[in-house]
Amino acid sequence: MAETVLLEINDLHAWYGASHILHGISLHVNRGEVVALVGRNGAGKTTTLRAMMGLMPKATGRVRFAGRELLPLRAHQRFHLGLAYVPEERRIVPGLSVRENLRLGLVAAGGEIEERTAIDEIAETFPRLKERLDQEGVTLSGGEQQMLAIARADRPVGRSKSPGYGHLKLPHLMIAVSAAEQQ
Ligand SMILES: Nc1ncnc2c1ncn2[C@@H]1O[C@H](COP(=O)(O)OP(=O)(O)OP(=O)(O)O)[C@@H](O)[C@H]1O
Repeated sequence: MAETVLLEINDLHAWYGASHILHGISLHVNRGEVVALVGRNGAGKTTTLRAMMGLMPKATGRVRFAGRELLPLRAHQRFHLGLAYVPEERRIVPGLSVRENLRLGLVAAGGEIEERTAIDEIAETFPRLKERLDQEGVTLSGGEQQMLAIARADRPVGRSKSPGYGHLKLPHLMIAVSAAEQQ
């Protein structure tokens, strides 16, 4: 039977300097599953995701993604395995159109994908962006900006020579941070 667990975290600890933030997180995500991490402000949700992406100064434990151990890998190596991260603040670049913001994501993916095909296919997935490709990204509504941040983070994995953006080499896991105002 094919392996169904895509992501498996066991006993994850993480620190900012001397501050011990994560104390033994364990969870798993199956292929095709959508999982939300919910918790009080400061509980460590973003820190968990940052530790998975290789963005914490110190993390220990086990994080396996599609059978590979992630913690020894650098952030860019994790990215090329098929992890994508959309931070809470979205980071839409001011002064650039929606199309130009998407282009930045394609450059990060390795530059071997035909740009027009890629942007057309992104636009098919997000029709609201398709109508706004030449609008400045930061003038989109909050929800539209979130779509742009997700679309920009999504990309083909690895160094595929296939011309189409649709030729995703799985595994692929998208991590998005979304804020809810809490007290
Ligand atoms: N760079 C940092 N240096 C020191 N402590 C930090 C740093 N970043 C975050 N922390 C602390 O780590 C803890 C966890 O923060 P984290 O951002 O993971 O929480 P969160 O669950 O995502 O919270 P929220 O729901 O408020 O976004 C918090 O107490 C926060 O103050």
